[in-house]
Amino acid sequence: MALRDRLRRLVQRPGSADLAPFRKVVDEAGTRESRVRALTDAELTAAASALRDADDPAELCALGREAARRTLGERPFDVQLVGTLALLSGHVAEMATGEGKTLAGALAAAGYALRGRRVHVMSVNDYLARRDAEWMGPLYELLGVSVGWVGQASTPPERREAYRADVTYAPVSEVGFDLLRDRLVTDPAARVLREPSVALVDEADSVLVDEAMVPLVLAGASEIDAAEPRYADLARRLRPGLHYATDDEARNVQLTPAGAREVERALGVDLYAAEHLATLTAVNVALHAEVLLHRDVDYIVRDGAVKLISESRGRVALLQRWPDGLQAAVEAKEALEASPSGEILDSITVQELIGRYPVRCGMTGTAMAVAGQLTEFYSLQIAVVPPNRPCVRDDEPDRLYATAADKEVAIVEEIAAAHAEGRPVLVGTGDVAESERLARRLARAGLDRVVLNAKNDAEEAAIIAEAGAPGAITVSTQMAGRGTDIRLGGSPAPSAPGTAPAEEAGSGRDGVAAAGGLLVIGTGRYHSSRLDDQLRGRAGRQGDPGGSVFFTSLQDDLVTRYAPDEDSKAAASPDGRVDDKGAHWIVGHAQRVAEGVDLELHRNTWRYNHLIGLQRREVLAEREDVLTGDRGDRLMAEAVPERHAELTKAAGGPAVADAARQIVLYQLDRCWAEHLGFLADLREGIHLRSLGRGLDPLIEFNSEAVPAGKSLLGRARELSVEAFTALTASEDGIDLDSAGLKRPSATWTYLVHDNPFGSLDERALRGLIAMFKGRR
Ligand SMILES: Nc1ncnc2c1ncn2[C@@H]1O[C@H](COP(=O)(O)OP(=O)(O)OP(=O)(O)O)[C@@H](O)[C@H]1O
Repeated sequence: MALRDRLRRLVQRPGSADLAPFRKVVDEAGTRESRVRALTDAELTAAASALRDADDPAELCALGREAARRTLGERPFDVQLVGTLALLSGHVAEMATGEGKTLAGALAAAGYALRGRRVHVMSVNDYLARRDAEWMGPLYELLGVSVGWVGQASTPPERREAYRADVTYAPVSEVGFDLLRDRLVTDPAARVLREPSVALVDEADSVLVDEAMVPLVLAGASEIDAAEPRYADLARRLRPGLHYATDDEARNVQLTPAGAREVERALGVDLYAAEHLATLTAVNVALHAEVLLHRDVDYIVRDGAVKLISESRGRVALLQRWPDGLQAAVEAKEALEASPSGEILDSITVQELIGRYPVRCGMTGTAMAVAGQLTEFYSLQIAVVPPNRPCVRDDEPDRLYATAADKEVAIVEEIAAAHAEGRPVLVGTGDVAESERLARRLARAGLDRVVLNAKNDAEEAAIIAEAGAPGAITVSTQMAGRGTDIRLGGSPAPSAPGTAPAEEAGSGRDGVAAAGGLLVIGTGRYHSSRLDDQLRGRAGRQGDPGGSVFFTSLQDDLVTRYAPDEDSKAAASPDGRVDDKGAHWIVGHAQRVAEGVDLELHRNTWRYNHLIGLQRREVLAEREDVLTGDRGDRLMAEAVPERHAELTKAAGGPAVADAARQIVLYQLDRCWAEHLGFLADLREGIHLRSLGRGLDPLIEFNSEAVPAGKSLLGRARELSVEAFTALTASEDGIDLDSAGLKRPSATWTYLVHDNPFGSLDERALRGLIAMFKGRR
């Protein structure tokens, strides 16, 4: 290894990429600027398309910079081009808030497209996908690259069209849902997606790490699947303490040995025998519905139906159902008519979705803190791109209070003081409830404020863009208005399309800058320091003045949950403030434990999903052969040659081949959905069963899931042969109804954000906290 390389390795942070080669290319691009400026638009487009045959990143940078200058009125800074090159090398570019990632990403997407690849720019919501695609549209056009966007409301033809473009902007969840729907088509022409090529992920850390294990689910309404009322009745009869126990946070309920005996007596079964797994699941689900889900807190009953209240959002969640029989159990508890059951047809995690792309890259303001995970789960390196202008934000140390009440008083005082000086304040809260509590306090103090709670992305973007206006007070949960630039003094007047945007907002800016710029206040540390940094990053963009401070208390959820046994004897001053180093250490410690727990949960979920992913791949490979080839027909001809010949004689070869295809596809999809249901039950019950036998739950899970998966294809074939044999044919063709194929009458998609079965995680959580304590 050359000495230079060795030195570089010494100074470079692990997991980070060397920027030197990128800087060289950017310098080279700089020397070409005057030549490129002299090109007409048509010449520029031609020069860009010539890149399709030449690997010339410096030329790409030079042309891209000129195209951005002409179309957007923004000349990309050198550091932005460094970011572009890092993305083109398949890295995650870490660039601070407001450094212009949208533009750096668009140039990279154009670069990939000009190399002949199709790019999906994955954003976190509809609003940002559309905004970025439209904003960058003229830039792409001048470079001769086509662009499209997909949103929740896009129709299948619109989606197909958008994915046909060289570059497609879409929320990551929509791409996942399209993939799931495409997997179930019975006609290849109905697919909307094409082969995955390049994934460029915006907010890479939150998508690839925080949301990596969130399942995207495709469910289908088929039969009405009512929960048996006897389980609901039984659950109602059981007595707390005696028959079941809940944990402190009431997120987990378990039968006690006495409860298990009672259930066994009532039902007359051995609850923990493998063949009664379904009964055990039904009892657990009924108990969960009875004890943990409360009417008017977790759900409401409206028009004879159960409607969920999403805890984090405080509104009735549309089209959302609890998974895995819980919906039916709550309906049984409320003695309501059962709604069509949502059978899970397939699901995919964000991690698996991204893993399908041969080329992955991404950008975010906060990546280094998860460098290890980006390498472990995605083999990604991080390019830490320095800011264009140094950050001068003043990040104050935490202000710690003994009690939550003292903390809240201090927060309101701090906001009032900043406001009195005309300084805008952005307050980041933990959840909607906290935002609303704070808003009430501010109202009592006579302070005008705006509250955002991640309900409407477009509206919130418009509001948060004004968070830098003189004296503005904006209270926001962590997710609200993300991806929106906060300019000091407020947002500039909108400029006509195609012209340069107005410079920094007028008169208000100087006053706000003199008052210290935007002040960001955190009402408590998040469960990861990365989220803290994201909040801080909203102030001090592009070298602006700004400040940030977190208010914490020893009663914060983070502390009571993750460092419950750490006792602080520190004395508080009369206003409740605690300066003791040890007490501050507790808060930091709780956050480190929380980060460790999240990582372990990620790994654990990944381990369970890994096997399912392998099995899915096998089933999908078979499905693809059936869908696009003659595999279905051949299978039937081999299994029941006489029947095959008879049908062919009656209806003709093509009709028989088509019927065979439809039948095998149907049975494969059915068996897969059933297998997923089985795995979900298995996983739910596995902890109890493995605890009883002292086995590792994952090994126990795999030992049952593997053989079940192995028998899946054989079973689908058997069922197909049965259905094929039962077909009736006439001169009019084959009557497929005679094969009993009933595909779901409707499908819908959802994200499982709030897992109502908190049990696994909670149990794991307690174990993990103990483990981390042991390590100290
Ligand atoms: N080269 C440039 N010259 C002038 N302005 C620029 C340049 N690049 C970006 N900007 C402006 O900087 C602002 C921030 O850009 P952008 O929203 O892409 O930042 P970001 O890095 O994505 O921030 P966030 O982390 O909030 O998503 C935008 O208003 C954009 O128009």
